[in-house]
Amino acid sequence: MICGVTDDRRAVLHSVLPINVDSTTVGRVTSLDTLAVHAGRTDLAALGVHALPLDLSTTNPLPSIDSGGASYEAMATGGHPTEGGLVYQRLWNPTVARFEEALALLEHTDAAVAFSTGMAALTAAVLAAATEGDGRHVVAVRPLYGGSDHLLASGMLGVETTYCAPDEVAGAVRSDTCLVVVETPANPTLELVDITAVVEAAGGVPVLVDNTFATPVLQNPADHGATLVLHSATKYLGGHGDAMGGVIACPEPWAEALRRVRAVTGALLHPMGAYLLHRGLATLPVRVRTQQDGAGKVAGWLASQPGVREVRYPGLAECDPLHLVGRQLRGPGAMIAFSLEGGYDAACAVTESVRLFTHAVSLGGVDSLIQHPAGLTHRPVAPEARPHADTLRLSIGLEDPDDLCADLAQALTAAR
Ligand code: MET
Repeated sequence: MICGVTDDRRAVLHSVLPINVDSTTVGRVTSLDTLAVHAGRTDLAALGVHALPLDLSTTNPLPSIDSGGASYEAMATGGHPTEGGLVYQRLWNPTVARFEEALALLEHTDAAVAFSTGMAALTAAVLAAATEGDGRHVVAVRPLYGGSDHLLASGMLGVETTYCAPDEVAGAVRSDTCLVVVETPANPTLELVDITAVVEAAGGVPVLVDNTFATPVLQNPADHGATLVLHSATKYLGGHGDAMGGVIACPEPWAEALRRVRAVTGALLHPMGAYLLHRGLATLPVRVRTQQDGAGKVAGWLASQPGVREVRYPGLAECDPLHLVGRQLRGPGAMIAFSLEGGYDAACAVTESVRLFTHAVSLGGVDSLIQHPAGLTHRPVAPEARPHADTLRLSIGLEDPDDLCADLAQALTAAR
């Protein structure tokens, strides 16, 4: 079983900023806003460059057969390159490694491992848990993103999955359980799960938290005991809808296991994607907070609209019965779900009538999106766990919230 944090996190944090800090002022370098701008960039001045270097090499010169082979072996078994060089992009890429270093700092973990998509990252986590441990059983707390739910239900990865509610985790865990999977806030209906309680209920089984909706700006699951922190980096981390990727922040022993899976299965994040995602981190705190401000206004406005049956947004008291906003989640975020009295027909009319919102799946970008979870993102989920057909999901972007409300107002009118 993989366990524990080997590196001293404080030492890692010390190395991130080009300013002198002593052990008593380490808090200064954990400032999220500063880290978001500087993490993974500390050697740029020494390199004589200002922007992130983008290394597109698919192969690399080898100093000798022996040293190249030794480095290959080190990387294929989950380690770092040695003096034999980087060998081949599937094993290591410096642009990807920079992004991983930055994300680990933002998520308060030793390391991070990046993949071509969020689904590739989840696949690697399940494979690592199943092959490094001694069990083939996963406990998954619903709701999850539809693709995650589908993957775990498919049996494709050789694991059996038990789905449950957050308060059923202790009863669902078995002696052969290798992983507990949770998403909070949950896609698409924004349920909040108490991470500390799930970790306790898991009784030593590693817990993976999908932090895509919250981002490290609003939530650091590792601080609440999660072992693996998953992101679909395609969403808020990149923030502009033009780069696809996934990443898992975790302790170094898990990073080794994940790199082993990645080296063998080949789902490396492309360096161009890593460059764009890393560039996106610099503006992540500003984007998330501004989008969150807009979402708060849109959610409050929506709740009073005729034809709207229910609004789900963590900032509304009824959506946060455990009072996790402020305790676990530093803010309610910028995702909203709402249901319509007119059901599926009204949902169709709204999605076809919006002008400023784009009717599209995905989320977390600078522009606002609307989509129908039951028909799209959660289509592969078993019918009993699928979101209701009267529900729509909004990803609030950086537009003026008054303009977004005006767009929704005309779409809601068209739907009546
Ligand atoms: N994870 C994305 C979303 O929730 C993916 C889309 S479904 C193909 O919108």
